[in-house]
Amino acid sequence: MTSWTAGRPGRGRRAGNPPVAGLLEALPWLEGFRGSTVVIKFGGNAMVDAGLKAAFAQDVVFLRYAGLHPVVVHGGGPQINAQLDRLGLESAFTNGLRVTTPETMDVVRMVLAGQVQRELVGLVNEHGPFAVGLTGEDAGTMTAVKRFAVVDGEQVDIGLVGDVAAIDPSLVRALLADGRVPVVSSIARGADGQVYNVNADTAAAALAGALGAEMLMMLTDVEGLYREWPASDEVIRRLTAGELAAVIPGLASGMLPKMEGCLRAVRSGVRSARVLDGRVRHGLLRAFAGPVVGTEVVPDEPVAGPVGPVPAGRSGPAAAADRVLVAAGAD
Ligand SMILES: Nc1ncnc2c1ncn2[C@@H]1O[C@H](COP(=O)(O)OP(=O)(O)O)[C@@H](O)[C@H]1O
Ligand SMILES: CC(=O)N[C@@H](CCC(=O)OP(=O)(O)O)C(=O)O
Repeated sequence: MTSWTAGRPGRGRRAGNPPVAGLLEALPWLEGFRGSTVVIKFGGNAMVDAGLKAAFAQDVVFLRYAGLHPVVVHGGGPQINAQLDRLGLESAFTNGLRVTTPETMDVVRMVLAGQVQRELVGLVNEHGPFAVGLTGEDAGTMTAVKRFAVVDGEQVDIGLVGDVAAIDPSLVRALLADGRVPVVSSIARGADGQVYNVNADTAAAALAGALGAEMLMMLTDVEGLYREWPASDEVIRRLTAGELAAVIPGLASGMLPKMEGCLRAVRSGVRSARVLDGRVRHGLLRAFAGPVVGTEVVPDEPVAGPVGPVPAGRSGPAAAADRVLVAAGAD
């Protein structure tokens, strides 16, 4: 059993100095979000260093202890590129989707399920036996259908790339009910028996919709959706689904599947889909405190009732969470 005086070795928790004020300040937030499912997409580009990955794992565990049901869907694009490079294979993308030959698919599966997912499961489980890794293939969680890229109005064959045709959320729900944190790799089998490479943004959005998640958080390597990328770094703070649908045809590269994912999520009942800067340490926890950081996509018609109490400013739960983490020796 953990006690404040015992602390954890090397974590710097001080005897007789429990972070009571921070915990109390977090109370309204904990009450408001209790029981909410939040799908968190952790992009490969946001996994830039070991410290950030460890902080991400802490944030996920914090949310779990706070009574939320976090579900992690991870990316790994740059990690796949690096492995393909080591093997002397080419990385090619069309509209932000990897052109996936059977040889590439083997590497995608190996890197996502065997490397990135394992690492995140290990980092979360440093804090307790929470994370369970799975891919869309497990228990038929995700069924894929071949996806074509569309270039100048024409369908382009990009190989073994899948879209999500169906989700069976029962395994993920059972894990959540058991207090676990599912960590999902975006690989799925089609009804044709073929294994497909699903973009992780697409997978996260489809899963969020099928789970009836309250929120979808996409952590990436930019502050949000830039209005005129790459010419300017002015972030669009808030978009309705209709406004986003109008912007999507003009989007390029990695932002295209991400914003399509946000649209898909809010159109399937998710109240808020956000793109956040995953390079900010504890950015996930900070995102629970207003004002909105990054870009938020909301349904055209406001959904009744609040999405948890989101207090404004630095006195909110993110600050409280910071203090808890600092008190626990995290920076
Ligand atoms: N309008 C835009 N606003 C912000 N980033 C954009 C935009 N259009 C394209 N991008 C690119 O999308 C990238 C994020 O997508 P991606 O590389 O797939 O990240 P992740 O691995 O997190 O999914 C950014 O680094 C940026 O280069
Ligand atoms: C079809 C497709 O593009 N699949 C992606 C899956 C990983 C992913 O989406 O990773 P990020 O979130 O880090 O970009 C890929 O092969 O790179």
